[in-house]
Amino acid sequence: MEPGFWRSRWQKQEIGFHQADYHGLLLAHWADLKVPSGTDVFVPLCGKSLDMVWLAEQGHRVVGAELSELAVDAFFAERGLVPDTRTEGVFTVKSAGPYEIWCGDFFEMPADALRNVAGVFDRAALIALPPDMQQRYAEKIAEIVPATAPMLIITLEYDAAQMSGPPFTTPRAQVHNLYDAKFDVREIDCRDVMETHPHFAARGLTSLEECAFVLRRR
Ligand SMILES: C[S@@+](CC[C@H](N)C(=O)[O-])C[C@H]1O[C@@H](n2cnc3c(N)ncnc32)[C@H](O)[C@@H]1O
Repeated sequence: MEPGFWRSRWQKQEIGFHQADYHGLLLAHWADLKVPSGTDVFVPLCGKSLDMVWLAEQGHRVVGAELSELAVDAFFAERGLVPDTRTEGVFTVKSAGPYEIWCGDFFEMPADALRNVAGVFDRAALIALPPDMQQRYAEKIAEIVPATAPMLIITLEYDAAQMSGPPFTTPRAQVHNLYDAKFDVREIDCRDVMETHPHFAARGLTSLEECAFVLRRR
């Protein structure tokens, strides 16, 4: 997926992935990770996700990474916040209140940006990328996320013959392939979500599972 693809999606407001509420699996399972309140949490490929608001409400400082400046600006504007802006290498970093969003390409993110991160929430980040990019993504995550930080990852699993991504089907075996070498991967929840995602039925899917995994560094 080229950067231009996502920037154009935001420009045209084709953002069907954006949810008007907090993600149920975040609410159900974040506490399992035992990330202390008051610590930093990383939300890769964050869009303007409300999940960042919920994480901030749990007492976290939220560090996001997002390609589209439009998405970042919308996130702050919708909170009534006017961010401070600074430049860090190739990134424009916008921060206000408990939020600091690194606007630029996640694959260029310096590890130093995440030095205080104690937990990660990945919803529609890994699965936004095609399989060949997922390998690079998982390697980059392992490179920049502190080894002590557990991760909550949400995936979707469907028959790839019925629909092309994004979101890309990311079966359990793929999650294990990507992360097993460096992380203990624990599947904690899997739900049939076909009925609550009618737009995917319109795209041809007849079954859809959403799964949550907790990953801890070996
Ligand atoms: C499917 S959306 C999910 C957004 C958010 N996680 C959510 O749950 O609403 C994927 C997001 O990743 C962003 N993105 C894609 N590739 C990126 C990259 N290489 N670096 C930073 N952001 C990227 C896109 O602009 C888009 O906002």
